[in-house]
Amino acid sequence: MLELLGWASGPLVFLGYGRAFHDTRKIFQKQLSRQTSAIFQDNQSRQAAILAQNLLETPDKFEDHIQRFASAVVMEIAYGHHVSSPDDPYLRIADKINELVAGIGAQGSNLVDLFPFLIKLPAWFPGAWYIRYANKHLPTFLRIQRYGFDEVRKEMERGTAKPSFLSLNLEELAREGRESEEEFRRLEVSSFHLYGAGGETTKSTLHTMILALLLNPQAQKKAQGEIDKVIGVHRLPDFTDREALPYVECLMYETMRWHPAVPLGIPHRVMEDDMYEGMFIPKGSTIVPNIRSMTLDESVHKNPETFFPERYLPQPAGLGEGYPHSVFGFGRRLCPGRHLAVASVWIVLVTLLSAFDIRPVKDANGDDIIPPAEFHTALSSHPVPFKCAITPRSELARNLVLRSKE
Ligand code: HEM
Repeated sequence: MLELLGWASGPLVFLGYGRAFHDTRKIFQKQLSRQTSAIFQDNQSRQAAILAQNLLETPDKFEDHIQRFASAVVMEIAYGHHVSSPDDPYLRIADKINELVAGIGAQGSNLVDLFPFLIKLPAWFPGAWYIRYANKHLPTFLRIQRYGFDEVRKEMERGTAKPSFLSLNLEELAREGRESEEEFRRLEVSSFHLYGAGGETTKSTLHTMILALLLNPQAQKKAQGEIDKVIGVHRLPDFTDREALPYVECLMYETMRWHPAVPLGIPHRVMEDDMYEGMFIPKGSTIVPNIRSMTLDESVHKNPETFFPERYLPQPAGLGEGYPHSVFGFGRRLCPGRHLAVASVWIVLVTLLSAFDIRPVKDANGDDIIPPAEFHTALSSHPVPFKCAITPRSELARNLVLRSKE
């Protein structure tokens, strides 16, 4: 289905093995390595501060605020564009992409995903709604994909471009004398793809994290206690505090394990005939990795349905289990944005915990409304919308959030 929307031969995630895959993957690995992605931490901290201020003003709209955070972080990394207002053109682009991708439903849920020959049907054919959908939206997709690329090139000519995934790569092409239409197209698509791959997944993880904090008040209190003890209550945490907060780290990974953002991963294609546990898997088969089942594997995680951040602490304080790395995929296709993603999720978690309490809202009788842990799954998985009360932990915390804008 995504192929019909023009995503067959560009975004890394859909490229089969070959030169284009290797060249494109190299760009991602280089710009998003653990070391390089650290240069984006200022952006992540600034956007987390804006998120906290938005939560003070309109806590009920927390879902919009985390969406804005996820979009703004990735757009700044991709294009060096600082999102400063709610009607920013890059945010509108992000919303449009989400709308178009959501319109095609869960991966594999369209007939054309299961029977690719259906791609050849004429648009008028009964049931071929997906061709009509693609014909209608392809020009918009291509136009918005081009927008950021053109803007950054203009800024580079004027000398006003900020360092970004795109500008750094364009500079490298020029330096190495490798500029060509093919390389420009690769960068246009790859920068745009950063949003496709990193926006919704980050938002989904943050949304699940707020639900997990709401449903697990003891874990929330324990993490707040750790922050208060290590950092005190007179400043908000920053990235330099990360190593000193082991329980917060466990809480973050437990959220990802409890309900992974991409529960069925991305399908892989088998390159050679293979045997696995007595089963023959022919070359060319499509394999759907069941990440959710891996994170709930009893042989790896004790009582896997229980939300228990301590499981990752060394024994005897915890269970000494490993972090659930499968949430970022496998082998050569392992998510190249994982360092960036974890940093985004961490800074939001630690900001929320230090400045806010997340509690249930009350019904007419004054009783807590505890939402069910239910999820919608399309390409990524999101909690079914729920309500919660997000309030500053103290007057001091409110002032710290207000001051963090300065
Ligand atoms: C919490 C957030 C995220 C989660 C849970 C996540 C998860 C995943 C998963 C499961 C895959 C499939 C790996 C496989 O096929 O084995 C993937 C691929 C990918 N991710 Fe992420 N991701 C996240 C954030 C990001 C971010 C922030 C970026 C970039 C800015 C990014 C860029 C990519 C790319 C480019 C691929 C395709 C890699 C390839 O096919 O070679 N992701 N991600």
